[in-house]
Amino acid sequence: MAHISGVYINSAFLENTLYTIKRGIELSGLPVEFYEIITKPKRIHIVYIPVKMDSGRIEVFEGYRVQHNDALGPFKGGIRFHPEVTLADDVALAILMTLKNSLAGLPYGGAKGAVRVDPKRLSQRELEELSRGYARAIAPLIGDLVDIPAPDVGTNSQIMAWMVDEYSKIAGRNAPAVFTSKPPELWGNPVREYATGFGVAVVAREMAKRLWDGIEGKTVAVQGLGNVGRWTAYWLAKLGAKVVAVSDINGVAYKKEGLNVDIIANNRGLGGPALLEAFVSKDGAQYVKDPDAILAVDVDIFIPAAIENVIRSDNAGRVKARLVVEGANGPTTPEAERVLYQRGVVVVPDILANAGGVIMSYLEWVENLQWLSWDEEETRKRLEAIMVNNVARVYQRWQKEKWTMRDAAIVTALERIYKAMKLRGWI
Ligand SMILES: NC(=O)c1ccc[n+]([C@@H]2O[C@H](COP(=O)([O-])OP(=O)(O)OC[C@H]3O[C@@H](n4cnc5c(N)ncnc54)[C@H](O)[C@@H]3O)[C@@H](O)[C@H]2O)c1
Repeated sequence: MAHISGVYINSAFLENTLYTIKRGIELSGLPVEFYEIITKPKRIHIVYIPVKMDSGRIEVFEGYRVQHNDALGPFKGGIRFHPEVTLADDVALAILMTLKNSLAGLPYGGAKGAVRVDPKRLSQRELEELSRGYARAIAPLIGDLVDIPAPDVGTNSQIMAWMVDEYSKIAGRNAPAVFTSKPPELWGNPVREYATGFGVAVVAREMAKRLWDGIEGKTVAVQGLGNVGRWTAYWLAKLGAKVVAVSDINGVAYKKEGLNVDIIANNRGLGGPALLEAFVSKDGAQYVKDPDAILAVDVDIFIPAAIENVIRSDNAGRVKARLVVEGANGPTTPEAERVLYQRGVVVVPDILANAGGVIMSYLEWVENLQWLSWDEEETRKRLEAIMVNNVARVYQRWQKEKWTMRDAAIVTALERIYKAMKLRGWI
């Protein structure tokens, strides 16, 4: 049982997150008291948001903002709109943001917000009212140097536009740097659309340089054709890899000679299944109906970029790739990771591999604070430089120990937070 805020919360997700921290502290040799501090959020806020529904009736939604740790800088983390999200989940997500921001070398602590709602059930007007209501409820708690939210599951750049507008009205001034991942027309940056996938591709290239002779001609399979999967496939091909297979919930598109990824850039409006179909009809790819077949394609690099828990102990033996780069959050179970480790398969953990989104958020914030905007190429170069540096740091740490790369990443993240807290005199 996780003990948070005087309440015992039964949450497997929070338990797993606390276990990750405990293991990281044990491996790193940091003092055990650090565990007590780093597993407790600095503040937990619960808010209630009344919304007048289209039917005329008032519905009250419950929301949270968990501000976990700000030793390294202002709190930073997304806002999730999901019907089943709990306070315990939000605490776990906030803790993971603290680790992710630390590992990425950003001047940020970690936070996460959530509203218990199924956004698909709301009309556009109801969604706007809820988003503005949530922004009003948390307005006294956030700020461009205090806590900077962004989108997460169930929220997007339009919702950020409503929230930044609502906050600006309250502040009596335009306040662009309080939310990130805004539309390019409203102080956002065009790189955001593909930042996470681009980052995953850069990480794969950096690992290929270290493990082999480079990414050129290496074969790749990508699971998932959503925001992360499609742009990972696109950029990997642009960086010189041969993307031979992509998949979505419906099946796999396979082409031995390598898929034409320009189909991705030329069909931005298409959903995953339609994009898969386009590879078959326009690029002559072979269609395989079983979506799980992607796992066993004979490639050098496998990128799970769809959902969590796809590589498990029952199927880890089928993975033929020698390098797995986690585009999705939590795609490999701990048991599967042990199987892969014993077989010599290198797994680059999510916390390192998919940090491109939050790093792009940081760049947008830096632009907004100075009222300037970098062009697309300049922004991409800055994002790439940070990702390259992060891989180098974790790789170096990993080489020194007989750990998994995930262990090396967690320890690196924890050490940076610990040092900041120690210097501040918090511990
Ligand atoms: N979007 C980001 O910037 C970002 C940043 C960091 C991490 N992530 C993580 O990356 C993952 C994907 O996020 P996204 O934004 O691309 O989501 P998304 O909803 O845009 O796409 C997910 C895709 O996965 C597909 N899918 C679902 N089940 C599948 C299966 N069994 N086999 C193959 N495909 C399947 C879906 O059809 C969809 O196309 C999630 O774990 C998310 O938490 C996303």
